[in-house]
Amino acid sequence: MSKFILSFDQGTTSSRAIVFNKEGSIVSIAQKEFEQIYPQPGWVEHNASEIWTSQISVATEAIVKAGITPTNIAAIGITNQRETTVLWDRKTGEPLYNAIVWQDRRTSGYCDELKAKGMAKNIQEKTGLILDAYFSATKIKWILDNVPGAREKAAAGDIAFGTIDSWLIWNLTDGRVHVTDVSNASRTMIYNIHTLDWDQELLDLFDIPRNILPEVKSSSEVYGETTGNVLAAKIPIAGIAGDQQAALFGQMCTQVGMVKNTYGTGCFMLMNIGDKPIVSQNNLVTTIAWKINGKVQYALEGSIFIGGAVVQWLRDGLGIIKTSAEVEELALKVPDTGGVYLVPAFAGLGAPHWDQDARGTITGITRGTTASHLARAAVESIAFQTMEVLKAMEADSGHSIKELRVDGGATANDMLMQFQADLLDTTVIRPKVTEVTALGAAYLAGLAVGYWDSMDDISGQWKIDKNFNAGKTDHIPERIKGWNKAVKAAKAAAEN
Ligand SMILES: Nc1ncnc2c1ncn2[C@@H]1O[C@H](COP(=O)(O)OP(=O)(O)O)[C@@H](O)[C@H]1O
Ligand SMILES: O=P(O)(O)OC[C@H](O)CO
Repeated sequence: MSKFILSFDQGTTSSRAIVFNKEGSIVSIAQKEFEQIYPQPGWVEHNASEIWTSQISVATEAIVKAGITPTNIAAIGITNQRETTVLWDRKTGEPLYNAIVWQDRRTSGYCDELKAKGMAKNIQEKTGLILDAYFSATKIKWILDNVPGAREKAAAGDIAFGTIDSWLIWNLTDGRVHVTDVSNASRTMIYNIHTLDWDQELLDLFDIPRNILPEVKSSSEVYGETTGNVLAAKIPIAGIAGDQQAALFGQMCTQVGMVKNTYGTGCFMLMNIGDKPIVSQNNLVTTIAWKINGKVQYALEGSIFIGGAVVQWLRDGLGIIKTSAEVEELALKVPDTGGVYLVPAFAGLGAPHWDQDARGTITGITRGTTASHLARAAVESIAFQTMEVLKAMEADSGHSIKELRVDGGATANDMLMQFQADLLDTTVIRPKVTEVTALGAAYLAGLAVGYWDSMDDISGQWKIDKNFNAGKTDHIPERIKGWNKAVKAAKAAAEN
């Protein structure tokens, strides 16, 4: 029987497993949501054990759905929500505390203190990151400082830290393999993206002992094998990448200047910038895209906290639609927003503002404003935020972006895609396979075990579903002015 690649896509709200064939087509998918834990305002946690059990159960389900057995899997690729932090006991394999999720803001006060001490520049130069609670470093420190006995155990060499990729591989290999890849390491704020090593000065700053850290590997190599009692076969685990970097790879953005934007709960835009990191002057982060065959590629990234989630708010908060998909029909009932702008700064603003105090703002409401105008303004807000990141990316990289490859749930919305193309005066390209995150991880794993021979083998598999070409651009400059004014208001919301 022919062989397949199994991809684990461990996301923020669900664990997914996808079986791919040699053509890069989906054979089967299984998905399971898991609990979001909000112990206090601004805190977000996951039960690390539930992440593991949900991931392994969807893997088993996907294999069954594909009508194959684990022995038909040539390799496993892993892609994951990034930055989310797990510390566990090396002896028992038990997590010390819930996983602290990337969205968690509990350490933002500490980050402000470090900023006030002037630490941001040094951290950015070493790690490519903006000093922020988003990244793993301060989450690791928080667990070590707050879980009784954690520091003593760490001193005894009994604690392991990992992002979700490390945690899954530890469990898949029964605690024999403790690794991560460069793309995930580059999101921790303790990894030096120039020397390609954990940075001792930053480890000292955050008081993180080196002995808890995983070994950092490339994104495409055999890290170990599953133990037979996990998936009833010894399968090589051969690809790892953070989910946004995996999507960049799955979108085949392998040349310098190529850009993808993922429109999910949030939006994440990444540009391939080649083999040299650029320090952003425009509040973007520099990250490692992947390391394959000894070669590191870097990316510029802008993260938008609220993307498709603004549509969920229309659904769950306002109740003006029943499903996310209905937003398009509602928005299309009006020709424009009637001067309404909605800035969904529900939890502050991400790139390029990084303003954690900004708050959601709606401007331009009149007696004639309807639910349709609000729906349209909400959809357009996703495109306006994307525009801000794209402009920052053009300024930092010196590349003018002529096409944008897109993926994620909200790309089903043709109105959003067309408005995005008009606003950017750029072609927006939606590929046939939009599961590019899982596909990217599958490619990384398949390349490592010779399932695919080379990049040439896979690059032809990326196919266009639909191109959205820039069209009506006459009112765009004044619309951008209106958006900018609304953003100012959102930022001013926290003043006084
Ligand atoms: N037709 C649509 N128009 C706008 N947003 C949509 C549409 N369909 C889904 N979404 C949004 O896409 C998001 C889900 O996309 P997905 O890629 O599954 O996200 P994630 O991986 O972050 O969970 C949700 O926030 C949802 O509101
Ligand atoms: O799980 P997602 O798709 O929301 O992605 C989360 C990002 O990796 C966070 O940086």
